[in-house]
Amino acid sequence: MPGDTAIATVCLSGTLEDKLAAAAAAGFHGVEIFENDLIASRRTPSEIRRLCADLGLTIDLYQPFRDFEAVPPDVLRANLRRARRKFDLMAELGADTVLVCSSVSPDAVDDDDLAAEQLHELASLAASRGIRVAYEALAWGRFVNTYEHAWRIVRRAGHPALGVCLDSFHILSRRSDPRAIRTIPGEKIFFLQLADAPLLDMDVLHWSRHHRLFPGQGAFDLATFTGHVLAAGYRGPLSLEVFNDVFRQADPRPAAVDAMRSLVALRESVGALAVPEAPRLDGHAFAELAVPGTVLAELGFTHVGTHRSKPVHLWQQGSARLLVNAAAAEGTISALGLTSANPAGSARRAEDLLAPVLPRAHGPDEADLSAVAAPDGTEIFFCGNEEWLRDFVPTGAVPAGMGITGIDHVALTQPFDHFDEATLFYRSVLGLEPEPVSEFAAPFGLVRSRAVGNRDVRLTLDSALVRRGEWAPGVPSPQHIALACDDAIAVARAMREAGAPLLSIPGNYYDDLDARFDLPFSAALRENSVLYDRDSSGEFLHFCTELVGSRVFFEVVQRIGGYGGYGVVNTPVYMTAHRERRLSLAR
Ligand SMILES: O=C(O)c1ccc(O)c(O)c1
Ligand SMILES: [Mg+2]
Repeated sequence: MPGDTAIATVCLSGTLEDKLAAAAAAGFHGVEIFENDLIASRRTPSEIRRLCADLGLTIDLYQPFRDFEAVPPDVLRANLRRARRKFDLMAELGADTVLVCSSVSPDAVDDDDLAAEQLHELASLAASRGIRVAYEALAWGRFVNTYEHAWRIVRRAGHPALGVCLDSFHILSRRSDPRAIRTIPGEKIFFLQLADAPLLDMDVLHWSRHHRLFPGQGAFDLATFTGHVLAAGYRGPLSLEVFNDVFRQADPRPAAVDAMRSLVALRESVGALAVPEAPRLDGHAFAELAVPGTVLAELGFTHVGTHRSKPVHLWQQGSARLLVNAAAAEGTISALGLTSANPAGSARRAEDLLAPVLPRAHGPDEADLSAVAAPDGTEIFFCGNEEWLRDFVPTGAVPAGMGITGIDHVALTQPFDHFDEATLFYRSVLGLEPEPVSEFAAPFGLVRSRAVGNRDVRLTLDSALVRRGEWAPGVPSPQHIALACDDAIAVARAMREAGAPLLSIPGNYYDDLDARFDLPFSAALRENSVLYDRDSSGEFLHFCTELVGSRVFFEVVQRIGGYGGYGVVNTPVYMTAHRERRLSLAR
């Protein structure tokens, strides 16, 4: 059915039973049974059929059937024998469509007529069992590796039980133009498989088998692609087929929810699902963390409020508001408040995109703020105007400050197996656009970093590329709050004079900076351990505090002109400085 959702069992981790349970729990209508999962199961095809029925799952596809077409007669006979066995199995399984992927076999020859003739014979055999054959061009197929070529062969075969399977990865990875999909009659598009992916310059087979992503997590334009398929008249399910090293080892239950979220967002983007847009987020209302108030005072913040009923204190400088929550886990950024044009709408959007609003107690006269949990557990509050400030009893202190104007961005470290999930969450639930992923060599391995945001709200998602071993520090990657200012050097001086624990940057960094740029203020940068970067539209000055507690630090940033980055080029320098400082404190 159009709009139905399906997921290939290969996307998820666990046994076939684990996968089916996770798919059903996430609300999928159907599944593609990947042959390896069935072969390893102790359940007979009939039992699997019953299990799927009990779970409310249709079995939309059985796959893959490999290396069939354009082969010598003896190989064809063996392939047809194999097909008969698989069709017997499918009859027991109750699956009516089999995916035949284009051949990579050394037995195959480059002969479309022969391929058409043999696929016609296979389709006749399948039709006698009530089965349809969906022929898919693998991007690395030996002779057939484009959807146009697969369609030419299917059309030449001319059998009602033979159609094409379109797989977005095989088509978009080859930079094929998907517009010609519209020339394929909808009823000949037997199945649609969807996968996103980062743009990688690598062998397409490896790219496919390790780096596919759920729609919205990568760089493919799946909305346009899917629009062409639906415009052609395709009426089958939107099915996810994602081979991804992380998802195949992650808990299948949240992974299946993430997969479903990707289809909700994709269906919305092609007009197949009406979901209210994400209300605009137009600022950082607050960041909640557990750090000593004394440090905030040294950074120029003023304690301006005490929560009426919770152990939470409000500190402010400029428009930067920090909540110090004594009950939160020490040294973490536990919550972010984002100003929404329509907080209730933001909460409804979150629910529509499978991010449930967290249950939250509040006093009778306290603001009823809705919050959702981001994949890393950070609570995201939707704040309207500033009614939430009424929850704090003013201390009467007036914010003086050292030049901080507001929160520029917040850097949230993601467990490496939640990085792509986080990208989709912030994009689909909050409407924050992801920027390209950058990687840098930190002292303890490669770190992947991606910003998500809009003009007023910026977050950076950082993740180590592999789980940390014994060698790396026992703490997860630090998180930080980046504070905006108009004069980083002056603010650094003021904070240092106030006793703030600012991070010291080695002279080698400044020697290199002097070699690369001829800056009139290089001495002041060096003297105040301020880092520097520039891009084609502006400059970026920034500096950091030492770690405050176990894993949080502050960054102060000054953007000049239209600089839009985050100084990622300097991250390894301050991460090394953090490490050295921690070691010196430990001695
Ligand atoms: O990588 C593969 O072998 C493979 C198998 C079946 C598919 O549908 C596919 O897209 C890729
Ligand atoms: Mg496929």
